[in-house]
Amino acid sequence: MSIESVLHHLNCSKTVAFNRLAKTVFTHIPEPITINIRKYSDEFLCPNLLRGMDYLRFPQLNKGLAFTMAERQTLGIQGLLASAVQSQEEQLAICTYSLSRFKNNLNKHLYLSELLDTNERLFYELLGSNIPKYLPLVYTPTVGLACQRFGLVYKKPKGIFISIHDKGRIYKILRNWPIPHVRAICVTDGERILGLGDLGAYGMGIPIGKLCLYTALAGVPPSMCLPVTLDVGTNNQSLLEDPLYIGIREKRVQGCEYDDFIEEFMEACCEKYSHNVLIQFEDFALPNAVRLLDKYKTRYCTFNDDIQGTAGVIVAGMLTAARITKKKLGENIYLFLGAGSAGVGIANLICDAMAQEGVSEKEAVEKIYLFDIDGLLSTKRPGGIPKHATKYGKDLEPTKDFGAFVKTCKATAIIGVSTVGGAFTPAILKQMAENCERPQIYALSNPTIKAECTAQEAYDNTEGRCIYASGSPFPPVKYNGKEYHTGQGNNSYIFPGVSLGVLACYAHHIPDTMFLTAARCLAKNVTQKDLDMGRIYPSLSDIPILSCKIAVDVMEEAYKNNLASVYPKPKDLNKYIADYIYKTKYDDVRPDFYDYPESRGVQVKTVEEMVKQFKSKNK
Ligand SMILES: O=C([O-])CC(=O)C(=O)O
Ligand SMILES: [Mg+2]
Repeated sequence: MSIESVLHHLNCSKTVAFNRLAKTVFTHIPEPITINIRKYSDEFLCPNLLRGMDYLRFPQLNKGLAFTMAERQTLGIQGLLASAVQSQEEQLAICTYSLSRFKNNLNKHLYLSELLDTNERLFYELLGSNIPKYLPLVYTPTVGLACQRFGLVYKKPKGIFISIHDKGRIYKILRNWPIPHVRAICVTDGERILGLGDLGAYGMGIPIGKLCLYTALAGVPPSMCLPVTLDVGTNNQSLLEDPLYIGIREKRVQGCEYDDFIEEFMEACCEKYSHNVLIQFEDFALPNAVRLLDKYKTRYCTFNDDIQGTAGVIVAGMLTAARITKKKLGENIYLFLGAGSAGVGIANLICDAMAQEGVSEKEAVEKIYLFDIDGLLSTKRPGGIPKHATKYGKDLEPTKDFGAFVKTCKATAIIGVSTVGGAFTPAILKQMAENCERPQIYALSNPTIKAECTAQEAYDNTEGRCIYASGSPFPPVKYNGKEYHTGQGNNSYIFPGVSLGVLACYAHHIPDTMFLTAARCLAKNVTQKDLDMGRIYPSLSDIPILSCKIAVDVMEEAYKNNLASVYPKPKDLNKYIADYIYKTKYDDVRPDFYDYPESRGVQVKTVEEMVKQFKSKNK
């Protein structure tokens, strides 16, 4: 390779580059190592600004003791590391072991968070090595705990805080984020964190966690992702009095001031990161969530995960349940406990799915009943029906008795999005078992303590006949001597794949139908083995593959509806996605010629095996 092409790759001036490279690269190693340097850094920083220590300091570049001797010499980090050279597999074994020594999940979360701050590829390699085990530690339910203690947990910035006092300067603040090519933003204003309510700036754990899942579950390169918390104050009195609170100590701003702030944020994101930047809204409270989605979904590339992502995963569950019950969606009666953004989002997507079965909107709406804190959404109730749910109002006498109504309306599916832990009482579950042969029970509130009923309660009270899904994970259920592994109806099955598809083809909008497409793809991938185990979703460890499939379907839809911006359309979308996704293996950035013996590493599984192997070698 010529110096010209190296410079072209490095995108820098001849003299600056040559002085640096001459010193480091050409004196030690033949030219391909320059490509190696570029590959380490092209997603992150201009390579000619990097100095040796940066390769250890930046988690995006760091490999710890896995840097080989040749790399250490080339990069100028020899001596900054101990002499041993470890393989990534050995590092993984050490991390697995270290993590297992913590008894408490919050401590495990903190360990993982520090690993992410130190060595990004190792962090994602670890997560990918056992998704069902590690997902609950970086995501729900542990992330809820981390948010509640965020004042203690907060160490290093992993995202941007923009406060209401930054109004007029949002673009400038975005410029402070060191990575220039952000493509996906997850934003919260902290007002409805999971089912935990208003956590203000402590809510930052959520966009960080959600974007971790973009990478862990869909392979979106982490450098493309930016978590944002809009700090508009909090109405949570205990936080206002919490000495550790890290946000502004003021009541929430509302009305025009809030709307103008969000508008400026949206414009600033596009100005800074191009008009196709994807903006995921997360954990905004009603009515802001619904209002902002309606306002922005045709103007920006945006979606609300709690409304549309949750709807996608639940409709996928219902499509799968239809395979068990042999009843179409339109042959069920749906009763919701909770008529917030998630409930109405699910109800709307059920209507869309029924429309594809040929059911008219009027008929579809007739099959859906919602309860909120004031009871049934009835046109006759004194306080009226919230605007976002008007179409679901029924001409029935008002009632607050959800339990009795399960019987009255002959519900075949109950959907809990109420944040009231235990709200599906044994009596309600027993009634469901009387209503139909295979009642569907969705206890979706997060984290675990907010679930409307546990998996075990659902089985115990329906003679084991229920089809059950929860938002947070539950341990296996034992019923009649058999063990069932119920599914997690969590939006993590949907949003990473949808986002991957949207990002990969630079879609400029995300219509609701894309979530139906994702739901159908997810449902199609549930196997008979999954159903036999008692779950209506595939295993969590299948999500990375599923996300790629969802992404391909989403891209197909984007091309069909002129929403994509990558032209010409790639010939093979599967290959295009496979090339697009983030690689967690160090080997993937090593040039082919590279074959130093010390870099090969020993393939071992556990620390115990490493010790055994070492001892036997040194006998
Ligand atoms: O984060 C989760 O587990 C699901 C979700 O979006 C929420 O509950 O707000
Ligand atoms: Mg959420």
